[in-house]
Amino acid sequence: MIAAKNVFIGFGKAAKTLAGALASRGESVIMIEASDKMYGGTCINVACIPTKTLLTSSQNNQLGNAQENYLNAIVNKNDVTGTLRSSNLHKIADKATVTVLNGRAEFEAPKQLKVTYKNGKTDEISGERIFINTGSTPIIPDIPGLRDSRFAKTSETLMDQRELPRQLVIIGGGYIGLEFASIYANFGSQVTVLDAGNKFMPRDERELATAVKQNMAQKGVQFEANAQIEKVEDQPGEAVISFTQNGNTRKIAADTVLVATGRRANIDGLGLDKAGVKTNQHGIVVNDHLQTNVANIWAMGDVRGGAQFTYISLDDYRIVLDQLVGEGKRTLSEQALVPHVVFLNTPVATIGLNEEQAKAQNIAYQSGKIATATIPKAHVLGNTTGYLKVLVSPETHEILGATLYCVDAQELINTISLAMHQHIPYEVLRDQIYSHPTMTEAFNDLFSAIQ
Ligand SMILES: Cc1cc2nc3c(=O)[nH]c(=O)nc-3n(C[C@H](O)[C@H](O)[C@H](O)COP(=O)(O)OP(=O)(O)OC[C@H]3O[C@@H](n4cnc5c(N)ncnc54)[C@H](O)[C@@H]3O)c2cc1C
Ligand SMILES: NC(=O)c1ccc[n+]([C@@H]2O[C@H](COP(=O)([O-])OP(=O)(O)OC[C@H]3O[C@@H](n4cnc5c(N)ncnc54)[C@H](O)[C@@H]3O)[C@@H](O)[C@H]2O)c1
Repeated sequence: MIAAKNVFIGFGKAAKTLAGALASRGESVIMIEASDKMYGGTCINVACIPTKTLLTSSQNNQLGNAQENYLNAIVNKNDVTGTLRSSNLHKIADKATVTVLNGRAEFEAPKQLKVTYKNGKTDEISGERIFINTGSTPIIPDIPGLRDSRFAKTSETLMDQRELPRQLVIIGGGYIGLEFASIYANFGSQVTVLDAGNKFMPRDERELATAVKQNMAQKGVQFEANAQIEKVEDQPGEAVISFTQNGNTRKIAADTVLVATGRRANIDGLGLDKAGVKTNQHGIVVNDHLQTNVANIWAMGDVRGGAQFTYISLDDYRIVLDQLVGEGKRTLSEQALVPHVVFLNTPVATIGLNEEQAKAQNIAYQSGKIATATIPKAHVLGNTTGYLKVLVSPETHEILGATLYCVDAQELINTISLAMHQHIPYEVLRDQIYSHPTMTEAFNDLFSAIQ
């Protein structure tokens, strides 16, 4: 039996950060991670970091042989993830009170786990507190022929494919679908996105969705809404995907099919029933402090069925740490207002209300909008696509929301988020002295445009 005060299942964002913080206080920690390719978790190994590395390479390498550019990008991506995996492992494993185990954990009782290693050997682990941070896994819809198709990939396996797809069909036009469409179209694949929904970017205002769709179409990405996939049939060298759309039956061939239809909480095989931990259709049930119904067990990150973002998992760590060593005041409610970013050639970053939502909810607002092309730095960066729009309250002058479709939007949105959280009137951002030439200085003009 190996015992520790704190036992973590899964080396995700919340776990590694909380484990580091508790170990720095001298507490004993056992970190159990199922795969030695996943130290540091999903984000750095097979999700955020590799996709953004590939996006950057795909934007930089547009000359020369497409297959060579792609292969170089995959090799570079593997270098980046390998470096981060190693530094993430050492950051935790090198602490005096930490033991990292490379095996799969399952509960045997509320304070007891079994770890099974690759060679079949097992260890019994006991923990005073147990933290579950096992992430999520792709949902593979029940479409005849899809699961067994040798051309079907998930986001993870596609990024390991060393041949550039010629014809890439992406099932699902959400975050992963659109980001991969951008990346692979840049590298030179012919990309078609099939989505079951009736709208492109359903969560966003139509003005934005139309602009993004047009821009992606110019890069050769075709988007098919209302696509009900009927079956996937393997042929020599390609799969044929049959779908119905508005009453018509259509077929499309692809040498690679990416399934990007959402992710579900990773709870299978955890033995949660043996610990008495409750789950629902989203994942592990937690209270506002991320505690499960069993007092010594917490769940953090994707596995607890909330929004699936690395920064949410990181904030989960803050909530639990505050409960363990702080005042216990931090709760899930602070995660209600967060930025969302879709990393496309021109990124889309939003926070709070958009104009359509303000109108639909009868919320009084004033808005300001400028075209990206009016920003000198956008010209310097060679990307003048898009627009920036903000909504403010006529009463409090606080910012109600922002839609930024411009180069570096993923950075700009954090300043707006800060202003919203700190209840800073928009005039402060309007009149701030910003460094030049930068994208941030566009806030001078954007907030001056409020009317
Ligand atoms: C392609 C893609 C791109 C993404 N891009 C972004 C982005 O740009 N920005 C963003 O904020 N979010 C992004 N996300 C979402 C983000 O990756 C996840 O929300 C985040 O990684 C979830 O982290 P986590 O802390 O829940 O756990 P994870 O990081 O998923 O860690 C879970 C760990 O648990 C391990 N594990 C599972 N079961 C067991 C077990 N029984 N025993 C031991 N170990 C186990 C797994 O191997 C894994 O290492 C992206 C996701 C994908 C798929
Ligand atoms: N930039 C980021 O922050 C980022 C990037 C990638 C992923 N993520 C996270 O990962 C999660 C998973 O991403 P995702 O893109 O898989 O999920 P998603 O929920 O964003 O999108 C899934 C899409 O698949 C469609 N769909 C579902 N079933 C279908 C079917 N049978 N046929 C056709 N279309 C179907 C849905 O209509 C939806 O548009 C995201 O929700 C997000 O939280 C975040």
